[in-house]
Amino acid sequence: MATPAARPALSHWTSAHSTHSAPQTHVAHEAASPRQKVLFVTSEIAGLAKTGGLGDVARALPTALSRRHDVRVLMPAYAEVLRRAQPVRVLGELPGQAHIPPCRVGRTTLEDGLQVYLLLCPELYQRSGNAYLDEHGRDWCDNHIRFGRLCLAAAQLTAGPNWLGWQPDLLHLNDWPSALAPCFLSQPAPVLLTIHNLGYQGLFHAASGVDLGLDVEQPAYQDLLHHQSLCFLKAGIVHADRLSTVSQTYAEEIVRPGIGCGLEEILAVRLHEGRLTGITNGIDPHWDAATDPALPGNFHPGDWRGKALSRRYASEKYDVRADGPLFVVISRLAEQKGIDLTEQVAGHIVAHGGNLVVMGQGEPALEQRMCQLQQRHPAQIAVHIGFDEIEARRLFAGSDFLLMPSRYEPCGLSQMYAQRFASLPIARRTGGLVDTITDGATGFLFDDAAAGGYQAAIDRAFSVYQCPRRLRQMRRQAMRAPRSWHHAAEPYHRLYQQLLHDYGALPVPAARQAQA
Ligand SMILES: Nc1ncnc2c1ncn2[C@@H]1O[C@H](COP(=O)(O)OP(=O)(O)O[C@H]2O[C@H](CO)[C@@H](O)[C@H](O)[C@H]2O)[C@@H](O)[C@H]1O
Repeated sequence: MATPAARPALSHWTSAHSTHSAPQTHVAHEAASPRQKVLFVTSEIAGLAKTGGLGDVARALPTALSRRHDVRVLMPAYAEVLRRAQPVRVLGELPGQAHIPPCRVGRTTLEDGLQVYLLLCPELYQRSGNAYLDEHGRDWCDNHIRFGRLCLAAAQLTAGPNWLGWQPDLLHLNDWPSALAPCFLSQPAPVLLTIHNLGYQGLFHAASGVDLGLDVEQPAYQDLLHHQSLCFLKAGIVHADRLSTVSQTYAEEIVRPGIGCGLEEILAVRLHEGRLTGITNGIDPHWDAATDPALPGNFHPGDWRGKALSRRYASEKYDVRADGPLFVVISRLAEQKGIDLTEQVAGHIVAHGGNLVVMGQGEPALEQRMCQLQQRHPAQIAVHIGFDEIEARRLFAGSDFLLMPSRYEPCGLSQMYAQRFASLPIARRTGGLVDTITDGATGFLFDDAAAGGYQAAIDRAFSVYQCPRRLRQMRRQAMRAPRSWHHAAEPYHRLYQQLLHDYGALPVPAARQAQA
């Protein structure tokens, strides 16, 4: 690994009143090993705590990368994590800083051998609700402390405390909950930030930095502000050595107003510096209709009987008609996902003999509107408000079409799961949906976030449904389309190599020079 030379330490941000004393002791690197030690920092991981696609990626990508590198995951020990992850071995303790409390670090090993470091801090993480929201669906009011704790821990572990017996060569951060970590590093370290969704930025009152021990009087603190708020994501965009997004098309889109969510200018700077890359997500190889034990029947292109069994299961379980195509929505119910557009076309689907099952949870107003939709068409529309991974798999398998009219979509995984289970996605031509769906071959794409084009794409799907030969052909193509993480991880490997190679050799980014 190149010597980190040019990068200024950010510890000068830490307020003089801070109680921070990050462990400094280094553990010797395994000189001969070509495997890099990677600390992969995330706020969720499928199997322990998942609210959406980040959880899937955080489970599958480190596992795929483990073939080439020593990847360990760091995440908070929410109550549900501790229920599922046993045994947890306590390794040591990390000091707090300002209002960030001290915490212990435990370790658990997942069934495939992936090691996960858990932040044990009951006052921050052991609560009802999910990773980000309380049981009423409101943001936890101390989320800046909760995820400030995660960021600080990532930086402290990067310094390699003695009790850890391991020191990462690079930090791989994911989305806003870990994006502030570079601001806590007491010494330089290579940092990659992967942006899964720019729409969630981690915005807090401008003075919140005081609670985190950041010196808000320093001119450099201004770099962390976005519209007069402390912005975790912007901190990562400015201070990570390299950025990636989860598809190539999204990487091109986010430097433009609108999809850039107000951060497009700084992202354009990073792109211009050659530090922003798009890497399209893959899916876990376990998504296989031929072997998935959760399905009412297994199937493959030579034998569709399991698909028919799954379709029958869906109509019985959700009490919709057994005839006509089955459309499904499996999604967080959020504005991003274009749920209101599906509301507008639902009557059209029903009028043409289709059925619709919605499985989702999220914004209370959208949940309510989906329930009203079911009341309007009880024989053909069913709505399940909740999060159920097993039922989601069965619905992907039992459905004919997946509706995904996203206003923007960094990559999207649901469309790939649907394809793998021979359900054809009907999706907007945006972000990763462009990179993963071939219109007319592995799904259907439409342009504008408006009911007209969406309805026309649905009509094309109805036509294909009427023609069994064409339907089978598209299903076969769709099942072959998604890349598994075994392939999709390769560009991350190359990015790690580049990051480590150029670390210390490239000029300091403009944003950093300004604060140095
Ligand atoms: N009610 C429910 N019950 C069961 N399962 C449900 C569910 N609602 C959603 N899911 C599951 O959650 C995941 C959603 O992943 P997506 O990638 O489609 O979207 P998300 O916006 O959460 O992810 C963000 O991060 C990912 C990962 O990078 C990007 O692909 C994406 O574009 C970006 O918005 C899928 O596994 C889906 O099946």
